[in-house]
Formats: sequence, C-alpha cells, structure tokens
Amino acid sequence: MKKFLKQFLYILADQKIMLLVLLAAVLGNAVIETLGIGLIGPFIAFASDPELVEKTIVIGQVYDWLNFESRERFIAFLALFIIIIFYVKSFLNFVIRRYIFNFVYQYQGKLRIRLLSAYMQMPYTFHLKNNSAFMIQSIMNHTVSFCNGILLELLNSFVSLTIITFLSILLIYTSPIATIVIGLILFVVFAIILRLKNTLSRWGKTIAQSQAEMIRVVNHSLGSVKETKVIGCESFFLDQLDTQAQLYSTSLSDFMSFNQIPRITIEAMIMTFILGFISVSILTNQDFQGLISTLGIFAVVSIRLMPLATQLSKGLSVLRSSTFVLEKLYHDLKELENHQALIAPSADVAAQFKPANGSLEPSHLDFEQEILLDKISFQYEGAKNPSLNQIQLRIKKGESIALIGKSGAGKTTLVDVLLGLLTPTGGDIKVDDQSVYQDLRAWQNLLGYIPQSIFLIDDTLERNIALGVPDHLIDETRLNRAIELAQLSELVKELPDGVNTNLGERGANLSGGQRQRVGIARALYHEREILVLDEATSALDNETEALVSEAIRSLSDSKTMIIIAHRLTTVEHCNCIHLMKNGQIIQSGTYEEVVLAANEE
Ligand SMILES: Nc1ncnc2c1ncn2[C@@H]1O[C@H](COP(=O)(O)OP(=O)(O)OP(=O)(O)O)[C@@H](O)[C@H]1O
Repeated sequence: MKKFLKQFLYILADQKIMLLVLLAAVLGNAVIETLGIGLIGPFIAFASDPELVEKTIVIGQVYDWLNFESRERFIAFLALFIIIIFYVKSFLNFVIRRYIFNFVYQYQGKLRIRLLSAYMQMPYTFHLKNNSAFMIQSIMNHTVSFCNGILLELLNSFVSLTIITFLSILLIYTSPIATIVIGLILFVVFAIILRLKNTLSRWGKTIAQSQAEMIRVVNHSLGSVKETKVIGCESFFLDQLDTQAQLYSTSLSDFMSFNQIPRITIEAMIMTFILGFISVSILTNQDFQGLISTLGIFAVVSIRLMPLATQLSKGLSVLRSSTFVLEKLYHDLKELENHQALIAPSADVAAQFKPANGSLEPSHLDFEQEILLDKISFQYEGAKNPSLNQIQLRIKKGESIALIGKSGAGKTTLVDVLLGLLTPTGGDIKVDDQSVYQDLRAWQNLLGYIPQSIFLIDDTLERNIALGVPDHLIDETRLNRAIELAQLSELVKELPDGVNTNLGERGANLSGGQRQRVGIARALYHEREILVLDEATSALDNETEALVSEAIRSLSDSKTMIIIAHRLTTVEHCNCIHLMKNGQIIQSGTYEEVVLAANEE
C-alpha cells in the first residue's frame, strides 16, 4: 500500500492541490446526503403518527420555533425540505463527478505529453534498445489505464467510501445490530476481492502485455506490407495477432465477469438482510412503528449503498489489476526523468532551440574554420569490439567529404556520433578548437541531417519540408529556395495542389528519388551550415539519381557536407574521400586517389 501510494503520488506530481479541493467538496456532499437520508426515517414515522412531531427531540423544537398552523403542514414542509436537500445533493454530486472527469481526462493528456517528452529526450542509445511499440503502448494505453483504472477509480472509490462512512454512522445511530449485519456483508465482498488480488494483478498484467504485443505485431505487419505481400507471410502476422488477441480477450473477460460478483453478492445479501430483519423483528414482537421508521432509512440507505458498494468493490478490483501499469509507468517516468531534468514541453517553437544557459536566443556555436574529430572511439553497449577506433578527421568549412567502405565498416556509427546521437567512449569533436560537448544543442543547431530513408509525415509537401514549423511561421521565400535547390520545382508544378498536396502515408505518392529530395529540401529549409547526408542505397533510376546528385552537388558550393556514400559515382565532386574499415579510416584522398585506385587494384 505504501509503495502503491508512493508510485501514485509520484506520477500525479503537481496535481495534489486539485485533490484537496475535491476532498472538501466530497465531504460536504456526504454530510448533505446523510442529512437528507437521516430525515426520511422521522418523516415516515410522522406521516404514520403526526403526534410524534412534538415528542421528537430537535425536530419538536424546530416545529415549535417555526410556529406552524398544524402538524400536517409541518410534515409537508419537512417533505419539501428533504426534497430540496436531495436536489442540492444531486446537483453537488453532478458537479463533483464532472470535476473528477475533467481532472482525470485533462491529466491523461498531460501525462501523455510528459511521457512523450521524456522518451524523446532520452539518448539515442535508449531508442536503439527499446521497441517503439512499448513506448506507444505506454503513451497511448498505460496513460488510459492509469487515468481510468487508477485515478478515476480511486477518486470514485473515495467519493463512495466517504458517503458509505457517513451513511454507516447514520445506520449505527438508527440500529446498531442491522449495521453490524451490513458491515458483515461488505466485509465478505471485500474479503473475496482481497483473496483474489494476485489473480487480478495477473489478469491486469496479461491485458497490458498483450495490448503492447498487438501494437508491435500490427506495426510489423503493416510496416512491412510490401515484403509481407511478396513473401506471402500474412498468416505469420495474423497468427501472432491471434495468439495475443486470445490472451487479451481471456484475461479481459475473466476480469470483467469477476467484476460482476460483488454486485450480485451484495444484491442477494441485502435482500436476505431486509426480509430477515423484518421476520426476526415480527417474531420477537418489536415495536412496529419503530420498525417502519428503521426500515425506511434502511431501504433508502440500501438503494444508495448498493451502487456505492458495487462501485467501491469494482474500484478495488480495477486498482488491483492496474498495479502492473502503475509500476510500469512509475518505473518509466522515474527512470526517464532521473536521466535528465525534463524541459517542460512548450508550444513556442523557439523554445526548442533554447540553449543550456536559459537565454531565449538559440544556442549558437561559431564555425569559421574546421571541424576536428579527435581520436573518436565508440563501442556499443554489450558489443565485443569497438565500432569506431581512434578516428582522426579534419573537415574544413565549405568542404565536402565522403565516407566510404564496406557494410559494417562504421560509417553510420561515425555519423551518429557526429550528429550527437551517440556519445563517444573516447576522443572529442571540436569546432574551431571548442569541444561540441560544452553545448551539444548549439552544435546540433549547425547540423542538417538527410537520412537514407526519409521520414515523411502524412501531410502536405510544404509541411513535410518545413517539418516542425507551425503554418503561420513558414517562410515562403525559404521554402521556395529549398524546393529549387533540391530540384523539386518540376515536381511541385506537376502536383495537383502544388506545395499543398498531401504526400500520403510515409510519402506513398512519391518515388524513392523524390522522397530523398524532399529530405534534402527539408535540411535546406532549416538553413543548417553543415549537412550530413546518408545517401539512399535504393537503386534510383539514372535520371532520378542524376537529379539527386545534382541537388547534392549544387549544395556543396555553399555548405559543409559529410556524405555516407553507397554509390561511388555521386562522390566525385567531394574534396576528400575517406575509406573506412573495421571502425578506422584506412585511406584518405581525392576521388582518383581512393576510389579509382581501389578499383584498379
Ligand atoms: N546498435 C548496435 N549495437 C551493437 N552493434 C552495432 C549496433 N549498430 C551497429 N553495430 C555494429 O557496429 C559496426 C559498424 O556498424 P555501422 O552500422 O556503423 O556500419 P556501416 O558502415 O554504416 O554499415 P552499412 O553501410 O551497412 O550501413 C558493425 O560491426 C555493426 O555490427
């Protein structure tokens, strides 16, 4: 329980004051409700014997004080008073439930932002190790489970528990023996839940895990739909999904049907109690007037208590089944947030470029002379050998260099280190003699990256090029320049809505070469001084390749370029070519010296 509360409050972070406001409202509501129900007993007694009005303490005094013409009028007034109390109580109840829903669902959105922000700020190595399906599951499903299964249930259970407590006090006051019997009923129900708590946790865990697995399988099958169709292995993914769907449905249906047990038990036991109570009272010749009044209160309390107790027991079982999600969320958030102090996500795009010193100007690093990779080494976690071994490389401003070498030589790793995604295990990167690690954001603000496989969003060409820039901040001149330099002008003319044409999911409406050029235009739009280009390996047709090469070549006059070259013909224009092997640069020189000489050998 202590652990549960600790984890719960950590996830809830700064929302505790909202909870205190709710606590006050819930207590007020419980008092009003108890007063309303408490007055029903005397009202029934007065209705059957008006003479009791004067004999009853407090109510008798109120009757005298208000100076009513007759007892009957006072009884009618009492009825009106009880009705008003019930209306006020119902309204307050609505306001509280609304407040709870508002609070929970707004918090769900905030939690999603907090998680996505935490995941995005984790180092690249974290993303290499973790499957995105599990992150999507956390952001999309665990937040729902936490908010619906834990937060909402806890708040609802709290409301129920408060009212149950107040009503129980009223019952004890009305008839101690009957209260003990009702207490016994609730005890039996909660004992069942507590006994099954481990099974509930297991069901909850299976539900959450199978959901994540289903996202993973769907991701895999739809992400590789081309290959899947050609190989004809659709059934492989369908079988995997079927296994997970079965696990999910079995656990969920077990859990949902279990949830019905408390309601069914409570209903049966309350009926047994009311009928048993009447019979025993008659058999023991108890005062009939008192019996009617007591039963009146019990009837109303039972009607009220039944849904509350059902809700409370459901809340408890849902809470139990959600402990896995709570632990997972707590673990994720704590681990992620401990890793680095989170910057609060901001709608202000400029804030993305906020430097470490907190000023509003984007981080800036002067780059006038050269970039120096000084004895860079890197070894992946768990790998036996380093992937980069004492790499020494100088790149002058305005130069274009190409990294070539066989698959596995270390080209991508070197570029990832350059991009600041991987932190070298040895050595340093310096710009004009200043280490980039003093302000990595400033270094990254100099870089534009054009990956091998461009990630295109399912949106317009314009938004794909000016990725991350809100519409009202998109600079037309910059956009047109980027389109022109990336050799996309022809394409824009052909598109039905020009730059406002939707490119489809992952740019399905474009060819490989066009996608690559959109990537180039994107890097150009953001006007970065250094462009890092992982050349597409896909076999582009000659004409497209010529266009891509032309786009790259036209940039090399104005930018410093680092190209991972897969097709050697495209690096002819580079000032220097570095041949990599086993994580080392084994030869550097001009195209003729490195590529042609190697071909001749
Ligand atoms: N995430 C990783 N974990 C462990 N080892 C890795 C990881 N990524 C790459 N490696 C290893 O690092 C070495 C260099 O890989 P890298 O991807 O940098 O080569 P590359 O020259 O870019 O190859 P390619 O041209 O095929 O992309 C390889 O031996 C590879 O197996």
